[in-house]
Amino acid sequence: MHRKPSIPISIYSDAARWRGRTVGLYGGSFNPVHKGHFHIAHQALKRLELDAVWMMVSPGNPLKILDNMDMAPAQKRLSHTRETLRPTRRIQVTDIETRLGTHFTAETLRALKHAMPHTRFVWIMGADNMASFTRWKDWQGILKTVPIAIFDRPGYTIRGLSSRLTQMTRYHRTVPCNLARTTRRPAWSFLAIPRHKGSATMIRNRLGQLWIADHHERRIS
Ligand SMILES: Nc1ncnc2c1ncn2[C@@H]1O[C@H](COP(=O)(O)OP(=O)(O)OP(=O)(O)O)[C@@H](O)[C@H]1O
Ligand SMILES: O=C(O)c1ccc[n+]([C@@H]2O[C@H](COP(=O)([O-])O)[C@@H](O)[C@H]2O)c1
Repeated sequence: MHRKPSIPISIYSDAARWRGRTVGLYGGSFNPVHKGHFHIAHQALKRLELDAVWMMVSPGNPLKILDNMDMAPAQKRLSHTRETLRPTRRIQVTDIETRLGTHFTAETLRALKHAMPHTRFVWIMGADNMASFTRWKDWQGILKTVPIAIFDRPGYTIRGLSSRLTQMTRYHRTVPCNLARTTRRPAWSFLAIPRHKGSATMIRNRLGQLWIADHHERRIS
C-alpha cells in the first residue's frame, strides 16, 4: 500500500502552467554537472519532441548513499548546476525532489502524477543506469507510470542492451519518436545518439579533492 504524497503548494501552482505539456524528467546526482548532461538534455528535447526537460537534482541517489563522502550537498549541486547551465525556459534545473521530500524515483513520479495529472512525463536516463534499474525501488511501478528514454553512453551500450531490464521488457521497446506520447505501459526506447564521454567520476578524479574539499570546508566552517 502506497502512502498518499503530500505536495507543497509551490508544485501545485506549477500545475496549470504545465497542463497539456510533455516534460522530460532528467534525474541525477550532478556531482558535479558536466557537458554530457547538457548533451543528453538537448538530445532529449529534440529527439523526443519535449516541451521541456527538468533536470532534477537528486537529494541523494539511494544506491550511492554508501559513497556519501564523495557527494556534495544537494544545495551545492543545485546551485552549481544552475550557474553552469544557465537554465532556459526549456531546460530547467529543479530541487523538486527535495521539496517533495522524495528520494526514490517511484515516489517522485507518484507525487508528480498526483499533483500534475494533465502533464505527460517521460523519464530520462543514461545507458549506465539500465544495468542497475532492476535494483531500483519499485522499478516495475516506474515502468507502469512513465515511458523511459535511455540515452547511449560510451562503455555501456552492450551492457545496457543485455541487462536484465532489457531481457524482461524486450517486447515493450518502442521507437523514440512515439515514446513521449504513447499511452502504452511499459514503454521504453534506446536512443543511439552521438555518444558523449562526460563523466562526473572523471571530473572528481581530475580535480583531486577540490570539488569535495570545497563542500566539506563549507560544512565545517
Ligand atoms: N556522458 C553521458 N552520456 C549519457 N548519459 C549520461 C552521461 N553522463 C551522465 N549521464 C546520465 O545522466 C544522469 C545523471 O548522471 P550523474 O549525475 O550520475 O553523472 P555521472 O557522470 O554518471 O556521475 P558518476 O560518474 O558520479 O556516476 C544518469 O541517468 C546518467 O546515466
Ligand atoms: O529510486 C531508486 O531506487 C533509484 C536508484 C538509483 C537511482 N535513482 C535515480 O536515478 C537518477 C540518476 O541517478 P545518478 O546518481 O545516476 O545520477 C536520480 O534521479 C536518482 O535518484 C533512483
